Amino acid sequence: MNNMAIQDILMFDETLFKNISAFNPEYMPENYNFRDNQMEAMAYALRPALKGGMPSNAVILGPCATGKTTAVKKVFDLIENTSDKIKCCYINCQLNTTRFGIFSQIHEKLFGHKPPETGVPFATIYQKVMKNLTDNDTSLIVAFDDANFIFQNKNANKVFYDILRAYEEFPTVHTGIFVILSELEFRFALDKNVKTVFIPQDITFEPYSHSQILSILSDRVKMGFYPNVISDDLVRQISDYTFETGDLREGIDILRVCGNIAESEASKKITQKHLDKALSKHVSYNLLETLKSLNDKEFALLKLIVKEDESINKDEILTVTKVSEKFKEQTKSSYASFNRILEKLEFLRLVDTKLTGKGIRGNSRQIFLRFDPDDLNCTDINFS
Ligand SMILES: Nc1ncnc2c1ncn2[C@@H]1O[C@H](COP(=O)(O)OP(=O)(O)OP(=O)(O)O)[C@@H](O)[C@H]1O
Repeated sequence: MNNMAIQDILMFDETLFKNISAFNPEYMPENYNFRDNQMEAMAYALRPALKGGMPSNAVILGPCATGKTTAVKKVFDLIENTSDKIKCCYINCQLNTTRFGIFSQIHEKLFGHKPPETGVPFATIYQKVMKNLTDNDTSLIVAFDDANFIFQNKNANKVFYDILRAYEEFPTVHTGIFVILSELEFRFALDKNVKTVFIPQDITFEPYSHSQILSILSDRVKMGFYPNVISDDLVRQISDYTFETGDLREGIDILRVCGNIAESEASKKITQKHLDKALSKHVSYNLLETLKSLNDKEFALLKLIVKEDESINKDEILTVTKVSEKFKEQTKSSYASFNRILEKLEFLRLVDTKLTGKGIRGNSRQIFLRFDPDDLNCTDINFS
C-alpha cells in the first residue's frame, strides 16, 4: 500500500460512529436500567456512614457483564456527590493484589497521589490513611472488584482485616467493604478466608433476560452510531447471539466490530455481510482480556504449553513434568515458581490438569488447554 492510500485511510472522516467510546468496556452508560433494586440495596448499606454510623458490608455477586462494576461506580459517584463524609475507593483486584498496592490506591483517593513505591513501610501508609479519616471525620468504603484475584495472593486477604478492624486502633473511623465476585465458588472461598470479621449481605445481579439485552444493546446503538446505521433486525440478531453467550460485553463489542468493518469498506450502513464477518472473526472478549492480563512469565508458560501441545502426536499426552522441565530450561525458574504460575493459569481457566494414574505413585499429571489457540489467529495475541 502506498503512502497516499494510507493517508486516505487516516483522513477519511466519514464515520458511522457518533461516539465510538460508547462501545468501550469502561464506558459509563447514562441510561442504566434494570439494576435499581441492587443500587438501592447498596445505598441502604452505605447510608449509616452518612450519619456517622458503621456502614454494612456487602458481597456483590453475579455472572460476568451483569453490570456489577457499573452499578457500584454509579452508587459511589452519587454518594460522593451527596456528601463529603464518605470516601469511596474502587479497586480493580486484577491490577492490585498486594496490601501495599491496595493501600496505594486508597492513599491516592485521599491525598490525590500515590505514596512512594519504595522506602515507606506499609504501616506508615496505613497510619497516614487512618489518621486522615479520623481528622476529617470521614468514613471509608472500599470496593474490591474481581476480588477472587486477591485470594491468589496469600497475604492479601489481610487487607480485609486492615480495613474492617481499623476501628480497633482508630475508634472513630468507620469502614466498610464491597466485594464484587462473578463466581459463586469464590463466595465460599471468601467465607473461609475472612469469616470472623466479615459478615456481609449479598446483593445479587441476575443474568439479563433476552428482552433486557435487546433494550441495552438498542440503547448503546443510539448512543454510539448515527441514526439508521444499523437495522433493528441486525440488532436483534446480535441480541440473540449475546443471550446465547450470556455475556453482554460480547454484544457491545460485536456492534463496534461491525461498525469498523462497515467503515473499512466505506459503507454508510452495517449490512448482514458485515455482521456475518464480525461474528466469524469474533473471539471471546473474556479470553482476550484474560490473556492480556498475564505477565511475561505467565504468558511464556502458556506459550510453551501451546507449542508442546501442538507438537505431540494424537495418541500422546502432555505431562506437567515435561512442560516443567522445558520451562525451567527456558527461563531458569525454580520448580516452585513453575508450580505457582501453572496454578495461576489453572485458576484463570486457561489450562486444566488431571492425574493420569501413571508415573511415580500414580502422580503424573496431564495438561490440557481450555481454549483453541487457532481462534486467536485474527487477534494481536501471538503464540508462535
Ligand atoms: N443495565 C445496563 N445498561 C447499560 N449497559 C450495561 C448494563 N449492564 C451492563 N452494561 C454494560 O455491560 C458491560 C459490562 O458491565 P460491568 O462491567 O458493569 O459488568 P460486571 O458485572 O462488573 O462484569 P464482570 O463481572 O465481568 O467484571 C459494560 O460495558 C456496561 O456498560
